Amino acid sequence: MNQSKEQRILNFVLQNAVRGDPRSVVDTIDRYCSQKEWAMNVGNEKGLILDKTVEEASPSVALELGSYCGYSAVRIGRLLKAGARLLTVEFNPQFAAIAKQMIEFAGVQDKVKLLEGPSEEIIPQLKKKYEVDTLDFVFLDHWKDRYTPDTILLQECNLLRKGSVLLADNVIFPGAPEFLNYVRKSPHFQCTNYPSHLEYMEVEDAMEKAVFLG
Ligand SMILES: O=C(NC/C=C/[C@H]1O[C@@H](n2cnc(C(F)(F)F)c2)[C@H](O)[C@@H]1O)c1cc([N+](=O)[O-])cc(O)c1O
Ligand SMILES: [Mg+2]
Repeated sequence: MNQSKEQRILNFVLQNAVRGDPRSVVDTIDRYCSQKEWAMNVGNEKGLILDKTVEEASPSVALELGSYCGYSAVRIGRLLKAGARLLTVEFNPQFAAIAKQMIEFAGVQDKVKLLEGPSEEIIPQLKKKYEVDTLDFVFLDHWKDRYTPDTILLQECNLLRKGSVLLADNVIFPGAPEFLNYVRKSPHFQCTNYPSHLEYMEVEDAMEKAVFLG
């Protein structure tokens, strides 16, 4: 049975990156996906915006929606301070298995925990089952039509506090128009747009930062 693209990406990392070195894992995925097979990792250009936003937020508890192959989980995990943790949510079992191996190979498994299931199920469990009080940082990179309902669900579950930072990928391509409309119109969010390009392509894209105001 021939391999999936995600399995080929993982194999390329296992054979070409340095075990325990998150930077080499990130660079190796970018090399594969720019030279051999495109894949929907946030990539290095938008990845730098992600890095800066994470460093500025300096989160103790972070959430990622949409692990895919684990690229951004490794990217965020490598920046977390001692004792901080990232919970990354993945719905697709095949992708979850790849991401788990990617996280372990990169050596960030002590900071990054992958939760398998749909966001509408996992988000309401974060406080009781995963001992979360509030989230300091949320990276949205899953299905674009889930950005808004999940942002509303995070508020309903009291998981955001004054200053919680949401960062959303792909608000231009493939696009998340209703999310942009929602956060930009809401009095509860202070928004900033970061123009960029679609990973590995010369297509316009952007990230949107939405800081919760309480
Ligand atoms: O569709 C895109 N991303 C969708 C990403 C989807 C990924 O998020 C997971 N998920 C779904 N629900 C959950 C949750 F949260 F429930 F667990 C997690 C899906 O299984 C998948 O791995 C995309 C597409 C392009 N593109 O150029 O087409 C570029 C990009 O950067 C993209 O992110
Ligand atoms: Mg994306």
